[in-house]
Amino acid sequence: MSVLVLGGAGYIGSHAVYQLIDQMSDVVVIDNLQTGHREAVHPSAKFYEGDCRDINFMRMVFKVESIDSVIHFAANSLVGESTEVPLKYFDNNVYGTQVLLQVMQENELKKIIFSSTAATYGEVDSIPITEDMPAIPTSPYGETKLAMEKMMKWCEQAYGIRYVSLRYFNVAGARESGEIGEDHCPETHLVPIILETALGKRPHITIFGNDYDTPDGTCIRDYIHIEDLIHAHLLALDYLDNGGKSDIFNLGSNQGFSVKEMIETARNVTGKEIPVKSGKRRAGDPSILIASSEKAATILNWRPTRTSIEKIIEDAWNWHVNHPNGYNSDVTNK
Ligand SMILES: NC(=O)c1ccc[n+]([C@@H]2O[C@H](COP(=O)([O-])OP(=O)(O)OC[C@H]3O[C@@H](n4cnc5c(N)ncnc54)[C@H](O)[C@@H]3O)[C@@H](O)[C@H]2O)c1
Ligand SMILES: O=c1ccn([C@@H]2O[C@H](COP(=O)(O)OP(=O)(O)O[C@H]3O[C@H](CO)[C@H](O)[C@H](O)[C@H]3O)[C@@H](O)[C@H]2O)c(=O)[nH]1
Repeated sequence: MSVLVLGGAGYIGSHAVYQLIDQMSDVVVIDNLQTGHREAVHPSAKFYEGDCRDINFMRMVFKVESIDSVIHFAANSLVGESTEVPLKYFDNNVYGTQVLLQVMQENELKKIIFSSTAATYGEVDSIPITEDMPAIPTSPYGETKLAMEKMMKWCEQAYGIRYVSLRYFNVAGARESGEIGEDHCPETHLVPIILETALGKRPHITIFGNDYDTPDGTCIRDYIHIEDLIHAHLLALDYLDNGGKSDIFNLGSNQGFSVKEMIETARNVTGKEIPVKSGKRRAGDPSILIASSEKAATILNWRPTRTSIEKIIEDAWNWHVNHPNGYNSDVTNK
């Protein structure tokens, strides 16, 4: 029996595929490569290029493969873009999940792990954020993720499909052994942008706002190492295999770092200057997001172990130095 990794050519999905194969699972990847990279897919995984909104394609894969459980990463996930083209987000994220659940129901598949986000919470009144706080998204992106969680809740009631929804905070870093890393186009995430500046690919990094109500005026986020994040998915699969009930868990490291602290740490790790400019606030950015991951610790027995920000930046830097043009320069993988 195989695990289906939907979106397994993307940043987070590709790291899940590597860890699943490390633990000897059979893996089937579906990805339409809209933001993913064929080169990021582990050579031992079975790869189908296609769109999860295409129900005939999905039915074909489910017919050919013996799929036991699904990890669902496929989505559009840029907060800013989602405010400009919300229907693109509802179409790909919500409709894509609807088709997936339809095909799961037709094939009597009962287990799904789902990529959710801290963006489901919106502005919060207190830190750290716990799962029982109100979820009032401030972007269409967050709204689609909340809608997908609700869709799964009703599908559990009607069809018995159990789910674990993992609300990620800020995911960063790269596989420790260096084969894969983060390569988005266009890149919007802080850590790769800092490191592209260190490599000289960008003249400077712009800090989006230095007048927030934080100690140094820049936004504070909770960064979680990709390897720790993926480990939670494996534990969540075990949890469902052992009869665990559907639930929602935050995944973060329970500590916050400001944009300035991230840049300073990257200067130390890389030994590069990393020029900085001050810019305006970016629309939709909350000042502070820090997770409580106590629930994942208690129920899934998940505890992140790579919690130093140096370690996260070191592993990301290792990949960037060896792949200065992302997957495009990766001749060894082609
Ligand atoms: N990166 C983060 O910090 C972060 C934080 C919270 C949640 N998430 C969620 O984690 C998931 C993965 O994020 P990522 O950073 O790896 O993004 P990504 O864009 O690198 O990966 C998404 C993958 O899904 C594929 N895909 C998208 N739509 C598809 C479709 N209709 N059919 C088939 N394949 C499709 C893309 O080609 C890509 O390979 C997303 O659901 C995202 O919302 C990410
Ligand atoms: O060039 C840049 C890029 C980012 N930032 C700042 O760095 C922080 C982190 O920004 P990212 O874009 O890396 O991450 P976000 O916090 O905006 O969002 C990420 O984490 C969220 C959950 O916390 C969502 O899940 C979302 O999908 C995911 O991209 C923010 O304060 C942002 O304003 C800059 O100052 N300059």
